[in-house]
Amino acid sequence: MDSRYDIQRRAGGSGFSGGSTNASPALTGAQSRRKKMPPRPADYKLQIIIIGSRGVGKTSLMERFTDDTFCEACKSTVGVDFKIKTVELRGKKIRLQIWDTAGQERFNSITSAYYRGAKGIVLVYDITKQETFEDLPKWMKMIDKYASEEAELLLVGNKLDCETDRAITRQQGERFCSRISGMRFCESSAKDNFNVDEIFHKLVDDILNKMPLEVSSKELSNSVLSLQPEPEIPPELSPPRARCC
Ligand SMILES: Nc1nc2c(ncn2[C@@H]2O[C@H](COP(=O)(O)OP(=O)(O)OP(=O)(O)O)[C@@H](O)[C@H]2O)c(=O)[nH]1
Repeated sequence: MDSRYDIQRRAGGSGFSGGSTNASPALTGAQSRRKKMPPRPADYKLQIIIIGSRGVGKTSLMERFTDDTFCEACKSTVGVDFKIKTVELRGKKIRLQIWDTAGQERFNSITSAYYRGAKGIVLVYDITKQETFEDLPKWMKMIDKYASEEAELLLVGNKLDCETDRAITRQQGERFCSRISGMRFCESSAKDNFNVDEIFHKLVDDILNKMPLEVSSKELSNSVLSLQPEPEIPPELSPPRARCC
């Protein structure tokens, strides 16, 4: 086993509330005029990448989390796509840049460029498709080759709503996960919105648990603290394209 397997996991807490913005209330005595305070800037900026074989539900998980939508007949992702979502944890605003990668192997040379900056990696398989589970070692090789050793890992068995078509037991997923130090495991349904927020919140919590040692002594202020420079967004990805038919 390689260095990836030495990464130590830190237990995380909870307390997340997602996607809120702090719009100010209307000013009293000025009902005809409403003044909005500019939103408080993010304290942290983090990148998360979602990887896994074709059709496992990577885009669906991202879109469920960021927009609370689900598309029954989505087009396959070409290259990479991204969405932004701001969440709050421990009184801090965290701006998440979530990268959704194509599952098709022919895009690996493009998608691999996005691993390096990711603080968290969501590796997804489809609990109804044996081959997507068998592909997991291949994806672990990609992680070992391209991702930071510090990246938090989360294995997700998606499409839990298709229990009757299940091909991979929960125990199989847990067993795979237990062989990789620091990796967490859960099952989800993007369709039924089951465990989706939890995936991202837990991952962010784990990332932050690792980080305070670097930053807590500085007594975090409300100033923007970019722990990770945001990657250049290729022009063809800006603005994010709509994928659903
Ligand atoms: N039943 C069910 N279907 C899902 C779920 N998540 C995604 N799907 C469906 O699975 C298909 C593929 O979903 P995508 O989100 O496009 O999968 P992907 O992993 O992004 O696929 P690629 O872009 O090709 O790599 C779509 O038809 C989705 O509607 C889920 O939780 N349950």
